[in-house]
Amino acid sequence: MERLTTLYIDKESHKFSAAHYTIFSATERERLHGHNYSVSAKIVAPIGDNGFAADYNVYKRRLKSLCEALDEYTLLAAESPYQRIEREDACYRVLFDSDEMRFLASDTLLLPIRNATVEEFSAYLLQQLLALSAGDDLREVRVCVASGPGQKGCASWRQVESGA
Ligand SMILES: Nc1nc2c(c(=O)[nH]1)N=C([C@H](O)[C@H](O)COP(=O)(O)OP(=O)(O)OP(=O)(O)O)CN2
Repeated sequence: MERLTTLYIDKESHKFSAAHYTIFSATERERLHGHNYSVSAKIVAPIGDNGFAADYNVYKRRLKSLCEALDEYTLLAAESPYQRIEREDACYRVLFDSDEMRFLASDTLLLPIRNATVEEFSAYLLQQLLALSAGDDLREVRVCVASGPGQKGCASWRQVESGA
């Protein structure tokens, strides 16, 4: 019978600092502010004959690179139903309710998410990690993003059972 193991990757160095605002409705949003986000992961994989599963160092490096890609940016939800984002010279012009905001494009990332929340950041990072891990023999992956101690969102993927 196949044996599975669960690896947890919860490193202090897996973090990014970013500015964002959560959108609550068509008319309500937070003011722009920042967090030091922490990223952790759970990986379920088969244990081989020599007592070794997926090399966690591989996933540590991938998570680190994903964190670095978001670090020190303003993160905007490009797929929010409540805001419109246009490129205007060196800036992004964002229209939300009666607000008109401009962000320097080189300091800003437009992410394919519906809100700049921990639930959407974790889903985005999960997709990115799965793309980097294509071909790996994994059964489950969960990525969590915490905006501070005691508050986080997690997104999970599970391999579809075959041949039922
Ligand atoms: N479901 C979600 N709810 C909220 C999110 C989120 O990502 N998903 N995010 C926020 C805020 O952006 C963020 O948490 C700021 O909240 P705030 O309470 O002002 O400050 P802290 O995070 O620092 O929390 P403390 O408990 O005050 O330390 C809100 N909701």
